[in-house]
Amino acid sequence: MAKVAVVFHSGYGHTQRVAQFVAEGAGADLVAIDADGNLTDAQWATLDAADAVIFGSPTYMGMASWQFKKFADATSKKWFTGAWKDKVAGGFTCSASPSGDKLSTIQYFITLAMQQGMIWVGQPAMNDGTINRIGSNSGVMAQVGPTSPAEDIPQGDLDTAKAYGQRVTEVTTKLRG
Ligand SMILES: Cc1cc2nc3c(=O)[nH]c(=O)nc-3n(C[C@H](O)[C@H](O)[C@H](O)COP(=O)(O)O)c2cc1C
Repeated sequence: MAKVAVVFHSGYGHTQRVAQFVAEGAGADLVAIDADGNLTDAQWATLDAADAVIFGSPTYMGMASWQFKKFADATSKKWFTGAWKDKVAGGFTCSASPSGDKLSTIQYFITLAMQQGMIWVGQPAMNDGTINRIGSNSGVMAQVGPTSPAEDIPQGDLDTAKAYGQRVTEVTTKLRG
């Protein structure tokens, strides 16, 4: 069975809810970056042991949160040794506006994955108005208004997240042979 981890930051719980659905679909461990942008040694060990790592962050000012970026900078230690080379990678983000520049966040995840020599999995589900309603094929995008609680994230966005997690695990299992 492929080992998958979802590493994410969430300031106010919205991205955390999306992360929970990605993890459920993937059968993944959830690894939460704390409010200072840090992981414990045990959390790093979970990522090191994973065959696939899925990145998640809210979009803040058109980019991943600074806490996620601090985590990303800390992965430079993995880059030095090639420790994450050939792991499968994926990503998701949540923001308040319909666009909100979420693509910048996903594209940053892709760049991070490429720097680490990882293998990116896109989001192939068609936009049917509910599933993949935002129409992102680069990764999962969820959206809910700025004053809405995480419980108001549309079910279609959460179903998209769950299906994406499942796909990452399926692709990882195929690659592992
Ligand atoms: C500092 C800050 C910057 C934000 N920038 C954006 C943005 O660029 N685009 C957008 O659509 N929403 C933006 N938002 C709204 C958040 O992306 C949105 O509320 C998201 O669901 C928060 O996720 P979280 O609860 O996991 O932190 C911003 C919110 C904060 C606090």
